[in-house]
Amino acid sequence: MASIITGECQYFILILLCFFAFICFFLFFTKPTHSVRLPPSPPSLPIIGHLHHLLFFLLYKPSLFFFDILPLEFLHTLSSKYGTLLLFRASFFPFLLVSSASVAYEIFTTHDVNVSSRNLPTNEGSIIFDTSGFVTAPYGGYFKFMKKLIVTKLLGPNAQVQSRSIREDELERLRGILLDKARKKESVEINKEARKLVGNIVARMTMGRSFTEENGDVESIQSLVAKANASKIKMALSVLIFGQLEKVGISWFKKRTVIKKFDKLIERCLVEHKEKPNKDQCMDMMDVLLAVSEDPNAEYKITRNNIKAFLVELFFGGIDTSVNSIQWTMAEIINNPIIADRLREEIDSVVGKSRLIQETDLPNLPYLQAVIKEALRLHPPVPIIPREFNQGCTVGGFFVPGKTRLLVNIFAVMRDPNVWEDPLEFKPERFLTSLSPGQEDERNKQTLKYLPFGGGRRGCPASNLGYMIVGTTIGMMLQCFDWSIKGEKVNMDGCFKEFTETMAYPLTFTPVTRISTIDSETLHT
Ligand code: HEM
Repeated sequence: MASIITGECQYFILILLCFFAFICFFLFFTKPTHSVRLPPSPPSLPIIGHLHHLLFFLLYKPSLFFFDILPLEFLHTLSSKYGTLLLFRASFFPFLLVSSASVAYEIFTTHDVNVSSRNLPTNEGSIIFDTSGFVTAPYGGYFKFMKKLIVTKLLGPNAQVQSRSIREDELERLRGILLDKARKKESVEINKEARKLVGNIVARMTMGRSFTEENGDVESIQSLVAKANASKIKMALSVLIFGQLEKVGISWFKKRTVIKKFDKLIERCLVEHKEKPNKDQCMDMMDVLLAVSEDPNAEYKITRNNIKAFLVELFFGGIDTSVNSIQWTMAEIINNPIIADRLREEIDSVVGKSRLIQETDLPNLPYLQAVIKEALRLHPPVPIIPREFNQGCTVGGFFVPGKTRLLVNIFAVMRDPNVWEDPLEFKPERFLTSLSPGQEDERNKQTLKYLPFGGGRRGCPASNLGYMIVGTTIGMMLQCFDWSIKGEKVNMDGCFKEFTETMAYPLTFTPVTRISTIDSETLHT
């Protein structure tokens, strides 16, 4: 008998015994800390924690496709049953789910630094979910250096003025496409056209290239972004599950062709940028990043992988979010003809009909701004913000242990009936009330209950750019077109796809030309 139990078997039995000993220890000998008051928690089971709630939810709603709708519906069910501040556990990982505006306010004011890391799964050596990424970087030297670079140079005031002509070109290109569709009486799926617009803007601002069909290389960026987008959730899961295998030398994730192609393409752009003459003229983000990486006096030495990961993150972070905002805002406007009329009146009186709306008009169009803000309140493209508590602290009167993952449900926060009047109604007027200079506290509170771009140090660094892209696109579509849709109203059902909240039934309409005589000579004068 003894000869049957080989050396390998003995090891296996030993590992099993250790595992069971650990579980027994965990179950019977670790005592909950009674001295601290933990946040409310639904009933849990040993080892799996609260995962059975997820299973029951799926049993009740088997028709819902797991990742398309699950996170918001599931989190909403949890918080309406057990409370807006909730501690739950998925296996050994504790999570704090926040769905109330007052607690979100407390977190982003009192505990901002403490929650300024995300601790997302990462994967060394891949350009997506890479350990050298900015979005995944912990709050530390690299993050602080890059944030400063983004705010001052990459997306700073000068860079925004310099890149304005790119956004104007692309807006004009979209106007041309819509005019052509109007002439042919063809319908437009607005998210597809908006994706080309925003994709081109981001590609030209970052790498000096667009997605135009003449250029084979660039076309491949577009298809790669689309493919990578379509499998973002699978990739995140791959990192969580297969990332562990990579640590013991089994490579799976790196082999995915879409990532390899992305990497190759960005590498080629980097080489071209390095070799191009007149580097100081018309610098795009890649030029700035390369210059910083070669600067011996730079406060932080950024690597080639840092650059690649950051650029990929801008594609992922910038395109879907802006496209979804454009789509939701248009849907709300089409469903509210009185709002559409008021918007047109404002645009006609401020911009007129002889030139196209431009970014510098936006500050003079308060109603347009209010409509976009209201659409972002009801339909934040990133409905859940993931962070982590670095250290234990008190939130809402309860103790939250260090290393607890934080999920701020900004979708729920921006519909919280305790702070928003008629929270489910589309009322842009709520953003038109101006506060007098003495009301700083009130202003801060209002800012922190309105979180479509997240909050605190880790909030979206491109919120201005986002507002400009969405503002001018919506403005152009109102200024130059009417729209006809099939049926009376747009179906406003949403679904969760590729980490963003999008329309379950993509918005399709036929544009009807309102102003076609804008002369290209006087377009932006
Ligand atoms: C309407 C458009 C947009 C919306 C609603 C939006 C929303 C968000 C949100 C909610 C976050 C997470 C913030 C947090 O954790 O508190 C975020 C982060 C980020 N966004 Fe945006 N975003 C938009 C456009 C853009 C654009 C155009 C870019 C760049 C091209 C961009 C780049 C980023 C980056 C790099 C981060 C990570 C910041 C960090 O980890 O510190 N976003 N965005």
